[in-house]
Amino acid sequence: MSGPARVERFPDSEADDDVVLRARGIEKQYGSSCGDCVELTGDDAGTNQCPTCGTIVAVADADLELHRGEVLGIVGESGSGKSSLAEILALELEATAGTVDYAGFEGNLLEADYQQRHRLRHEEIGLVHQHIRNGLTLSFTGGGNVAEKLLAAGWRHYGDVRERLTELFEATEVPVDRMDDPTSTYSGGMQRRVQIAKAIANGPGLIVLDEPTTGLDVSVQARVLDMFREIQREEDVSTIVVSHDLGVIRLLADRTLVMRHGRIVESGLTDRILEDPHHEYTQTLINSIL
Ligand SMILES: Nc1ncnc2c1ncn2[C@@H]1O[C@H](COP(=O)(O)OP(=O)(O)OP(=O)(O)O)[C@@H](O)[C@H]1O
Repeated sequence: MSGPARVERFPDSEADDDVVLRARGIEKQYGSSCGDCVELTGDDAGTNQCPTCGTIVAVADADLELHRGEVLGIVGESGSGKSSLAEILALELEATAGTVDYAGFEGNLLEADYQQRHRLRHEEIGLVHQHIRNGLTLSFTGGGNVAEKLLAAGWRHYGDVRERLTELFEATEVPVDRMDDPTSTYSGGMQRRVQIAKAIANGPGLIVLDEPTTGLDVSVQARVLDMFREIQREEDVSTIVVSHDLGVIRLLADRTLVMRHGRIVESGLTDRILEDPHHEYTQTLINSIL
């Protein structure tokens, strides 16, 4: 198999070169902003909407670190800012403020220019969208959807592309003999697997999974999560997983951030958070599933 050469992801060997991504002060506002919006919103204020000007502060003051091979969970109720934060880190959404250091990238990742973003999104960062329609073109074949990503990263030889597609379909347990069928004819679970195949196609350093079980039956959910966990371990890829479902977080995440009203209100090892939640909101969240 001959794909394009991989970029060296860890050129430095400093003490904390285990950190793949370090984000500081990530902020996303929707609205005209009166200048006081961050101060007037958040956990203490009990809202993410500025009472003065109505601006939504989807995320503010968000700091996080992601280590090599680690799975970081982001959990919280609907509207708490999980997807906004994850999409910013996956370069799908522009932040209002913040810096992201990413191993192997010079400068603030959030200030990457168009070409850099294009390369990063195709080769370095794999996003599995919450809504399948945002991640796949359903009229294309399953193979076509994944091949798009390979072609964008410079794969040209037809035989190599087919070989890589076969590998990816096998890894994600999508029947290889359905590769040339339109993705619209796949089951929900298969579509999610094709999205995962697409996300891992070019051996990314970072995968962002946004609500990976949305729209799937419980039995299918478990199989997709198991499959992902196996791939994640094998590839040792750093992963951010967003879910409102603590069951998903418990299964996948080594460490977890809890979000509420656009702020990270608690963070720590997932086991610690589940067994000994410090924040009142986390306690409520955990009690609700017990
Ligand atoms: N395009 C937009 N315009 C205005 N407000 C938006 C926009 N997108 C998101 N928001 C708001 O930003 C806040 C955070 O939304 P976000 O989707 O990040 O939350 P979430 O925790 O992922 O929610 P869910 O679990 O429902 O997907 C919400 O109040 C949402 O209404």
